[in-house]
Amino acid sequence: MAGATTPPLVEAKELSWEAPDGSFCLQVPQFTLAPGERLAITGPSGAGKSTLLGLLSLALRPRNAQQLRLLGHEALGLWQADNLTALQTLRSRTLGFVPQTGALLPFLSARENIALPLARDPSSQTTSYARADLQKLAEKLEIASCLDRRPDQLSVGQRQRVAVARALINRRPLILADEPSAALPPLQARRVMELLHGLPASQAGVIMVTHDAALARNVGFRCLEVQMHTPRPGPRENTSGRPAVTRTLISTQPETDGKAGETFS
Ligand SMILES: Nc1ncnc2c1ncn2[C@@H]1O[C@H](COP(=O)(O)OP(=O)(O)OP(=O)(O)O)[C@@H](O)[C@H]1O
Repeated sequence: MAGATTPPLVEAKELSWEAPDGSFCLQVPQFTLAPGERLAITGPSGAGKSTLLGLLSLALRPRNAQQLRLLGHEALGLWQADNLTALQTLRSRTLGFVPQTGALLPFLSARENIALPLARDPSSQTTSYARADLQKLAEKLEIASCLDRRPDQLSVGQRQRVAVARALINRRPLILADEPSAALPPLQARRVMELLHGLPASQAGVIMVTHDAALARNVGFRCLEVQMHTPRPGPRENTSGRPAVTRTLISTQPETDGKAGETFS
């Protein structure tokens, strides 16, 4: 259609989340991911990187938000209507997710774990990474020889790569990966990052959480470094006994007032 433009993969405004015990608060004033973008999020442990992926993958309910859209589809209204079925449908149609822990089903083989998204979605039988191509993906990730083993028969690094394959198998336009190379030796870590970075730019955007900013940058990711702010307990906290709240601000628009907790490189 003339004039039609591809919407951003992610559009979020004034998104926030708070830990149930009130000890941590993540604030996302503005976050946008354009089609084809490759963004690496780095920062200290506990800064809220996984929490951000949880919010963007619709796994975590935001405390507040003004806008949350994936590929132009409204997710905020679905949270407000408590429509968990529609949220799950939107999630499975738009994104592939690599959890930090791998989260493989222990009673299925590596091959069956990778193929799970295909089994759940009949339309993906026709996509480029359909069943026949599972082998090629496994070869790229160097796990072809262990496809018939169950997760408890795999090393941590092999499990991590099975989780990467499962996230890529049905070519969703948005890939969210939480430390996808954390358990891998340097060469394999680089290969996994290169694979994510090398996905067809017209089809996928990638947000990857990593502790290896140098490698991510070297592979070509734009890096967004987040920093958390834990105030020193003042007299009020001391007398009330309340713990200080750790806050993290994550925004893809650099702030100019000096308060921003992030830097771009
Ligand atoms: N269910 C929960 N209850 C209380 N606190 C929580 C909960 N979930 C997360 N947190 C807190 O939220 C903060 C952010 O956690 P998160 O896992 O997002 O950090 P991270 O930057 O991904 O850390 P890491 O690099 O170690 O994986 C941490 O202080 C964590 O303790």
